[in-house]
Amino acid sequence: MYCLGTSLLHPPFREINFSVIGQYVDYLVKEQGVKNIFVNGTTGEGLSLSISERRRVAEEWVTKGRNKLDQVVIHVGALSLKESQELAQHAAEIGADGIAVIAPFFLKPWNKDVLINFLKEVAAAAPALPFYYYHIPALTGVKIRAEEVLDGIQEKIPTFQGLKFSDTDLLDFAQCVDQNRQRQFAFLFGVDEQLLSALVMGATGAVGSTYNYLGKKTNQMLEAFERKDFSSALNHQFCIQRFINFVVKLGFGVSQTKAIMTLVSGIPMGPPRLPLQKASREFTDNAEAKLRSLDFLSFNDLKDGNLEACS
Ligand SMILES: CC(=O)N[C@@H]([C@@H](O)[C@H](O)[C@H](O)CO)[C@@H](O)CC(=O)C(=O)O
Repeated sequence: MYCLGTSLLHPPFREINFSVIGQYVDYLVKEQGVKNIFVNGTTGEGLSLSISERRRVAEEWVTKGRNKLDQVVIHVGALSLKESQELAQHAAEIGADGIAVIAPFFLKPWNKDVLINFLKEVAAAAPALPFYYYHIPALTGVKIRAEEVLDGIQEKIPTFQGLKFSDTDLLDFAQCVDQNRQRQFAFLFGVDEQLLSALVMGATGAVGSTYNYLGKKTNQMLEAFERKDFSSALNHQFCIQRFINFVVKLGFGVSQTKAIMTLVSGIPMGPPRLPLQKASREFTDNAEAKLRSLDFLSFNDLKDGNLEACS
């Protein structure tokens, strides 16, 4: 059984609009089949929030997701170890299902042992919570291979539960899986356009931004893969890639994800925080046309005779 999680956006962002989180939970569960949530990560601009905002966002997701969601994992990484520990402790207090931590990215750990020492101190602040290492080297600039980080990690961090791997180095990812086959780790892949390849390498789940609005489509791919219908799985992945490839060429990131999610779900996600800039109208119009042509927005008038449709 593969589990699909999504990285969350924050609704209206100059001041966070907590009031739409309940609606957001229902949308993900009912419309996208997504029941695992990763809060305050990259897509959620977790590092652009104040500590008190991060606490409040985590509380809202845990509360509104109760009896609806399977897992709410809170990203608690921060440059300050103390703040990270405070957030880890808070996640435990509010009843989150796990915590994740990125590598500190200003004064950086220069080798694996230093990085593990940092992660260990955070994990120790929430000794009963499953701990995930969030590997995202393109954004942190910490290039220590995940394979190295995982080597012997359980001895240092007894709560270690798994890896959230947001990188395109499939050799590194596959080595993480291969070298830890005896352990029951979760291997969550975070490059949505390459998920099928990662499933072949042993990914046990996925966390990504596009599952906010392509969760249903991705679940179809996961189901096809599980029943060993690789041809259908590949068609689904190609289809998802057609969209991601299109938006990547236009310039795609957190701001654009917010615009697309607003469009698809009807839930206002608001603008991002500085230094990010709001997606342009031109981007949104083009993305909408592409979503329609692929039948990701179910508009009946487009279904007939649409050669590009993916459903
Ligand atoms: C760099 C980045 O934002 N990567 C996204 C992907 O979902 C990405 O948007 C997608 O693969 C499209 O390239 C996720 O890995 C990030 C993520 O899971 C998070 O929000 O924490």
